[in-house]
Amino acid sequence: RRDKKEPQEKAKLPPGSMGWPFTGETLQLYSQDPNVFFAAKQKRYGEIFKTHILGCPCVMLASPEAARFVLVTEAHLFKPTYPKSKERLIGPSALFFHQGDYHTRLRKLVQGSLSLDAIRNMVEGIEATAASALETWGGGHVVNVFSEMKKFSFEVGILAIFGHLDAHYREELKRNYCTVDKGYNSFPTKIPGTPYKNAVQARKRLTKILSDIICERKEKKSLEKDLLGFLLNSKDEKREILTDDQIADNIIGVLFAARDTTASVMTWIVKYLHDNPKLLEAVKAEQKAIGRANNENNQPLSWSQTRSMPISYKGVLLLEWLTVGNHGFTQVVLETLRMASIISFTFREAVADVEYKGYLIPKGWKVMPLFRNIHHNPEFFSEPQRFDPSRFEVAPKPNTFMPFGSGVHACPGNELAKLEMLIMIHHLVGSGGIPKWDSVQSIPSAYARTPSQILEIIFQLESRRIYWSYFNQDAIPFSKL
Ligand code: HEM
Repeated sequence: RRDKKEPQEKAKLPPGSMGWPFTGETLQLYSQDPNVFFAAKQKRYGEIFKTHILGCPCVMLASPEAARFVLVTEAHLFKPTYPKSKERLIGPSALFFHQGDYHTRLRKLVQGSLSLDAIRNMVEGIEATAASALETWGGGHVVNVFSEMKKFSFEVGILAIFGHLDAHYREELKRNYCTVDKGYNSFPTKIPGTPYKNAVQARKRLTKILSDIICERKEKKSLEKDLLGFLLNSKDEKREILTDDQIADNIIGVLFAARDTTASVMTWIVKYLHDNPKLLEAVKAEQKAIGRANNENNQPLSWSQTRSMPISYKGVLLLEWLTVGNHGFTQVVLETLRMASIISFTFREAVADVEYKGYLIPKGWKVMPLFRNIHHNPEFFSEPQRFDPSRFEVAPKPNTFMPFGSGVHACPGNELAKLEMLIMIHHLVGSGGIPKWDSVQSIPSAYARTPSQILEIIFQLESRRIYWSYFNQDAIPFSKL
């Protein structure tokens, strides 16, 4: 017999609409601008509401307290959840699918390899990567900023994972990773020749390439401080090492988490700088001064130029990063992270019936903290649709700014992401004189669109991808929706 105090009997489901049978509100979400969908819901129902999307009943949470409840204070009641088809492509042992001891163990290793001490040695490598990427942008031809930034962030990911890696391995990894990426959001099927099946096959090839790399590294017996080194040297309390599959899954997982996210933010930075010419001039002046000083002394960008004077705002991971010469630019990055909110929300699944503020979140339901709604709430960020970097002259209220998530699954790559964005944009705005800003912006007139519109279009599609990539869409053909 049920205890009368059990949440099922006390609490009621949150307000909201479950939409039509089976499709729920999926069609509404994807026929509307997702921003409008969420904002309208929040206006109508408040900070917590239910809906039904892509075959899953969901509770959406749009307040900082609720996000904290799910991601931090009661994180043990909410497990990560991804569609099986996607887990298969990344690799089921990747840390972000896990909870508990295995997650903690892997997280320590990933965090160790991406710590400030580790990434400070990467400045030179990232700078060389940025310089050679930007050299290919010159010559007045059109570049798709997002796809170029993806190439750059992939290379930086490789650097963090393997340190130096032979060119033939790099090319093979890139080629097969791109095939996996193409199939990631396609309908999962075993039919040969389909993007999903191609992706599964490319993923198998990736395992083989990685196992060759691992084998070579083991033979060398070198103690590298990159992610592969951390993974290879790890022993648990029973002195067991990680299997090659566990290592491979986590390498692909980190590449996956690192590439499109960082590239998206850099693309948005380019767009916002383009749309705000005065700001661009200020950032240019700031970065050129750093560049000039270095050129005079024949010095590369130094670690202390990329950071120093850390000021910490309680509870906000990111804001520890404010640099003497980079004030203006730092605020541009923060404001870009807020405006673009490229990870608009995340997913968890309730592992038990949970009660929040008198509402029931039933076991098995998806739970979605809505970062974007929080970042666009005028209560926390006045005139939220305005791009205004100076708002970050003061710290945001606690828990209102979570571009890198929060709690046990918060982004361990945030410092590396910030470092590579800084280095890339430092060079892009012209310090080393490598790219001409104009050549970055030129577009074919046939499109009859401004560069920023193109970026918006490219990005609108891509940001949907991020939405989609978190949904349990196994049951529904993506192309039909
Ligand atoms: C600007 C770029 C980036 C943004 C906005 C970003 C954002 C995020 C967010 C919001 C999460 C938490 C997701 C959740 O709670 O469900 C996350 C997790 C993660 N990120 Fe990032 N990320 C970025 C770059 C990177 C980079 C460069 C790396 C690695 C080199 C990385 C590695 C990871 C990993 C491994 C996780 C999973 C952590 C775990 O489950 O414990 N990210 N990221």
